[in-house]
Amino acid sequence: MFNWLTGTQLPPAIPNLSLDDVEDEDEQTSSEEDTQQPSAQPSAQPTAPTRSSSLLHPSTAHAARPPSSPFKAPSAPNPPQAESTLNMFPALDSTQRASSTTAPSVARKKVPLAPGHSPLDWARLKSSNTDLRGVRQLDRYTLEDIAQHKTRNDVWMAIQGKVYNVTSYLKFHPGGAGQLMRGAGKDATDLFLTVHAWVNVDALLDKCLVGFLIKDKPPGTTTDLD
Ligand code: HEM
Repeated sequence: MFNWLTGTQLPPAIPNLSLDDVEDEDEQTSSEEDTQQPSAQPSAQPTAPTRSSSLLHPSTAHAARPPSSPFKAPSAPNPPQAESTLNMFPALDSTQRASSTTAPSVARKKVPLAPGHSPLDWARLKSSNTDLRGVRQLDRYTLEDIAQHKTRNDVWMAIQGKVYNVTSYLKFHPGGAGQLMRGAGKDATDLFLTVHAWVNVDALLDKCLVGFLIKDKPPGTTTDLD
């Protein structure tokens, strides 16, 4: 019998199974394969596919044959490898991990958010008419400008060329205010992408956008919000 959960072949010596029938069928199947004349053999259920033809690759068909004893002595357990990462699944550097646990300098750790500061609360706040920008119009800012905003009461940061006032997001940040403050007053693009490249900053901070990062500021250039 083929176990679909584990992908392995079970020995047929399980109580309540018709062992004789199974063995007979195996013999027939084997005979069919040997002679390459499947239609020549009589079968109790001619329309039902045989296991070897339907489920097993011919090269593994021998695995379906019951061993001389259906019970296998338990093998010795693997030596303890508690310290080893060799047997970890997925492997540490596997692409199946959302983020490498060897990511430099930033350990992934969410913090409990204060009541009223869930992601849903943030979405509600954003869709209210509350001003989260603190500026009247979008503008262009240099790194020097942004560096003026790095206290907990007034935090700006640039991410991927856009400048955000994240002051109101501090208490909503799932990684904690302290982590968010690491990008305060800077171009935090690299830090942001190192920790969570999958986070959609445009969607989360759209109402916090204050402008765009530039190298040198041309005088008197602003973009109206309306
Ligand atoms: C730039 C400095 C930042 C640092 C150092 C930082 C750090 C972190 C850390 C350590 C976590 C928790 C662990 C994790 O889930 O990976 C986290 C989660 C998170 N951060 Fe940040 N963060 C920063 C900026 C931001 C910004 C600007 C946003 C908003 C767009 C943001 C949104 C999030 C979200 C949504 C999560 C939850 C991620 C998840 O559930 O997978 N972070 N952050």
